[in-house]
Amino acid sequence: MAHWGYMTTNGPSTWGKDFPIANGERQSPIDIVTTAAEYDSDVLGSNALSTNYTPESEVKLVNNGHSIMCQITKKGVLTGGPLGKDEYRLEQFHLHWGAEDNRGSEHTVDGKMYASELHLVHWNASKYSSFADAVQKPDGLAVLGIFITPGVACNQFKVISDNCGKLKTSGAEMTVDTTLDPTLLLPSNTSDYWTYLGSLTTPPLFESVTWIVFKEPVEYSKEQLLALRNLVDSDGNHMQDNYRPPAALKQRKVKKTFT
Ligand SMILES: NS(=O)(=O)c1ccc(C(=O)NCc2ccccc2F)cc1
Ligand SMILES: [Zn+2]
Repeated sequence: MAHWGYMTTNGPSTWGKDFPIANGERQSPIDIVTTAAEYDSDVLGSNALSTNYTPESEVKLVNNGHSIMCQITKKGVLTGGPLGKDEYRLEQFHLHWGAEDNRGSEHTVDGKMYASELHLVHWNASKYSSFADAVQKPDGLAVLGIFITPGVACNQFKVISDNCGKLKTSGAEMTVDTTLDPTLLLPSNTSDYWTYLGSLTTPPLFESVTWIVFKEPVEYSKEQLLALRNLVDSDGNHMQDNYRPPAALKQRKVKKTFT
């Protein structure tokens, strides 16, 4: 099986061959049609979404061939909102981006694409014993989606963007001796978001993700975005345009927490 990727020969339009769930009922990402999203006070209003992350004392970065990923070692908890009382444990975060600023995000808002999208990946530690156990369960994962737009530099992201040059090739890993507080990667407004039931956006595309996509984007500098585009993927090409286009909404409703 040719390894999946984002080129014409192994990209999103070919994934259905090896991963038939690619055409499933709850695939991600989606285009968020803001006028169709439903404000749902009871489910969402009752208990606000809350994050309780422990800052990492060192930063473990991996070029996994299709993104740059930061592995989380400290206890970080996401709960509330659509997650109810279940506590979801932060496992890793990674990004998707374009070759240019006009594209790169996976979710779109009324057809608008952002330059990049940051994903904080969590698994349901209230119900399952590990990420691998949770990853195939319908309520196994929760991913926070943060849109990235070009602007001022994000200081907390510097440890990643400043080290991309040392993670050029696929499989490269490094540990940076500096702290990182995942809370500081979030937008200032974490009350306004869209949420819906979806999937992993890369193979194996498991339909196990409660998506929470914040309305407010975060700014990264041009240099920080360029650093991502200089990474090299598992085929030795520049890691760029590593985003899946929106999938069909099918019989789903997108909820929103703001009017
Ligand atoms: N872009 S995203 O939707 O946020 C996303 C998040 C996590 C994964 C992942 O963990 N894949 C590897 C993997 C490991 C173990 C078991 C199954 C897996 F898919 C893939 C996509
Ligand atoms: Zn992702």
